[in-house]
Amino acid sequence: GPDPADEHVSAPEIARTLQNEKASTILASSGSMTESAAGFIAGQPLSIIEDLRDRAAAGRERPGTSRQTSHALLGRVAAPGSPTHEAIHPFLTPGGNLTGAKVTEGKSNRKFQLTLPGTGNNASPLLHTATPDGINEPSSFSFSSPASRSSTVPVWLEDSVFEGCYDEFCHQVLWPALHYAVPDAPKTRLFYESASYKQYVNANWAFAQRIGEVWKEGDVVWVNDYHLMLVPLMLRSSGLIPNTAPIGFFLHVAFPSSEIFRCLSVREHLLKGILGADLVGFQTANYARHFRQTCGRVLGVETLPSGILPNPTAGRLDALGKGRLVDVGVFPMGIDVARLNEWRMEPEVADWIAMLKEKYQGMKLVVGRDKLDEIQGVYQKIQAFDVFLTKHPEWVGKVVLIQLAIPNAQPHSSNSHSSGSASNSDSDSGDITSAIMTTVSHINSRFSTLTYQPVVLLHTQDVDFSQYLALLSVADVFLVTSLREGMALRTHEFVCCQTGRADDQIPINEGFTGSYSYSGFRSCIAINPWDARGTAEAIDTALNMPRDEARTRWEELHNHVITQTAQAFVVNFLTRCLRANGEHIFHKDMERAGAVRVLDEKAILDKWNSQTPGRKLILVDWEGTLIGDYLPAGAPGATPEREIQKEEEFKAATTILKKLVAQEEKNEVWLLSGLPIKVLERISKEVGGRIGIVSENGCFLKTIEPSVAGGTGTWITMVANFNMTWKSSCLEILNYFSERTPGSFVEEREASVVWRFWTGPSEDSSDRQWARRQAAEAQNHIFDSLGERYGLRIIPGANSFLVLPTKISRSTAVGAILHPDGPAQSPFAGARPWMSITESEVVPSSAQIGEKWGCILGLSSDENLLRRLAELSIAETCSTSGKGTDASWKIERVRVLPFLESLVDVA
Ligand SMILES: O=P(O)(O)OC[C@H]1O[C@H](O[C@H]2O[C@H](CO)[C@@H](O)[C@H](O)[C@H]2O)[C@H](O)[C@@H](O)[C@@H]1O
Repeated sequence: GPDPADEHVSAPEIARTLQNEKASTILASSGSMTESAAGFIAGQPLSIIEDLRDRAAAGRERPGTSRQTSHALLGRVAAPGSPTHEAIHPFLTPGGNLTGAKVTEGKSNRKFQLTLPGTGNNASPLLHTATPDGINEPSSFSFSSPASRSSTVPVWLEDSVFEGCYDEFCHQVLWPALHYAVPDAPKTRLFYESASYKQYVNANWAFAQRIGEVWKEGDVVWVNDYHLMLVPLMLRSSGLIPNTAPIGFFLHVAFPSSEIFRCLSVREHLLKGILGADLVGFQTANYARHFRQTCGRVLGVETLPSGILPNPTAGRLDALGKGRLVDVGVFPMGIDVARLNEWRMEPEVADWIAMLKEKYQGMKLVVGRDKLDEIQGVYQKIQAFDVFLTKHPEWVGKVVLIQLAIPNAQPHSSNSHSSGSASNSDSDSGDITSAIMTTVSHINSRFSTLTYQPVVLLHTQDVDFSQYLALLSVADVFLVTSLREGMALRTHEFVCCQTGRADDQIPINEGFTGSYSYSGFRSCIAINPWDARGTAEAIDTALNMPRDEARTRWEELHNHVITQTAQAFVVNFLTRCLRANGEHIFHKDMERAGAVRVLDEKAILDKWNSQTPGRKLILVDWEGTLIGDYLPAGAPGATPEREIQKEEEFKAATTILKKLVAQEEKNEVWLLSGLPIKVLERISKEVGGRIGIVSENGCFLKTIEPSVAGGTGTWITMVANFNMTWKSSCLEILNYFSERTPGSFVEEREASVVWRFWTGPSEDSSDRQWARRQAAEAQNHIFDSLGERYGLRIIPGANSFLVLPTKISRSTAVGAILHPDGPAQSPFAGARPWMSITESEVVPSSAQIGEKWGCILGLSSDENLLRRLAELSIAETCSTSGKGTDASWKIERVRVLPFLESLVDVA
């Protein structure tokens, strides 16, 4: 989840937003997760139990339920006369025709679901009544609770749409690819050319339209999972809802390396579809990194650790919001522990626990619950169990594997005519099922006795929820052998159900799941599902595990499960989504409304002349504000003309600075710079040492001499206790990229490193685009391999980026300048561990600053610094970045020196 210290929107704020009767969160999903999450947001308990979902899925597939008895659908996909899909975003619809979907009474139809939590009973009148077309919802369809009924809007799809979308495209193309299976290229092409992808587009469009119908001002749209990847962009770009609306997308399943994803023929459409969101969330940091890299490689967009810029050249104000920085975050899904605890206390569960204990008395139970597909590794599990019994005959007769199998979604052969590939899938899933059955029969015939059957394979629909919870409570080992998986919440359910167990025998095995990437889940016994012998040994280790070790491991697992809950997931996701959206809106509003005024120099001067006693503190950026962009001598691109220009700029700036600091009883001037000490020393000499200097963006400070300001005129390090060993690895990475990026070079500084990836002309060109892509790759590489380990941050610029310690910034430096106890003002400066404070505390309050200065003027392009300074009543903040800003004023760079000069004679 996000760092709470970094939040601009708090959970109470979300609650406030959602309590506004006009606002709600629209959860779009094809699963029942939304139904339960909706309950939570609406103030009711959240229940996200995978089993319920699976049972719902299993029921849906069973003949005689909704599939056969649904006889109506709601509305058409697009109203006559509405824009066609191609007109809105042509890339989404190869030959798609949105108005083609027809209402066909009597045909079986299938449902995806939209949920509108927070709307309570005032929810849309579209709910559970006749549609405008006068068609009632299918009589067999029912919501599991009155609360979800009152807040859920079904999206009805024709069978052909549902099958093409869900059974074919989702389950046969997307699901395997997202779980790292290289797409079967001929089949994928078939899908693309056939109706399947078109039906995926149509189903997504049906969702987008439905959201458009129910959306109200203030609503947040949260799109869930891979079935609806196109919905975010459809909403953002179609005018169905305002393009400034908050939209989040969360992927519940895995996201593979770009090497796999780029094999999908519709890869660009899917990625662009997702990038319509303000926030894109993943279960683990690996999946988020894969997504960023895939967007960079497939779409050629800029992908930074802070997010993805879908269209850098469009600017922040692009009509479709394409210039936005799309936030990418990690939000581990969890379970509703309290709700599960209530359920497992039900008397039927206790009855089943007693029954199971009696039946399997004296035996150990290994339990699993997985989909019967190629991804969830049931085949590998059964094989490993065979090896286990063979290698450990001492366990024969004493250990039973109870495997619950979720039937794989089977496409309707009668209706699956769209691509011709359904039969492939039938045989694929039939192959895996029959391979599993054969292996189970083989084990059972080999090891069974009159009273012992080693493997019990049950379909989930044959086990009710109480029985399932009882099984989880009595299991000795819970075995997951997924070849890849988004999270695997059934292991969380197992951990929870083992609470209070008397004999503490609680080991667990896991494979390649999202859960396992969290430190709390490292207490599982790790296995490689492809290594049957290793898994067999892991089962033996688990069964023989000493009680103390099992208890310690369980406690670590349990701590994770009870902290990373479903509730935490929902709050963290929505908080960050609102924040990401807020930032987009802010920048749009600022620029659209011209909200930032150009600095009224005269008004400021008059104010200071007439009202302000005391000295002025002037905080001003050096490069980019007083001078142009700095390029070291001898660097590629540092032409003789540029050198001359640089000298002229230097002279002009230092001349004004000298005048200002000459009036030291009136002015105190601090230069803020990212440059190293050796470069800045020249300015200090030129100005006679009577100027304060911040070097390397806050890593070092030089106080003023002579000491009107109480300074010592010496350099103070702000990074004394920092581990700087990261620099050598960082330089190694950057040298690698430099060799591949013509004209680029690396600047090593004392405590930071700069990569100037582009030193050529500022116009856009293919070479420059290449350099930007290299820069994005390099940043991701550094962020992923060194960022967390060493506490580093990256400041991206147009032609360069800077790597430095996270706790260092111009804001921390200014805190040190302003704070009465800070190193810049204290005689013990430099000896104190100043950096123990957090970034949000760095700029002290007006009261703490006291009366040392009558006013503060900040002229900078550093938005964080300006934002913090703006909180001080005596500060005037002025942005020199030329972009949207939180500062009170903006000023063009050419006006900076004349304005400073005008301050020279202010009384
Ligand atoms: O089969 P589908 O209708 O396509 O749904 C996909 C799966 O969704 C759920 O699992 C995923 O989300 C879980 C919660 O975030 C996560 O723990 C799991 O790893 C993901 O695969 C559902 O539980 C599965 O049954 C569905 O197959």
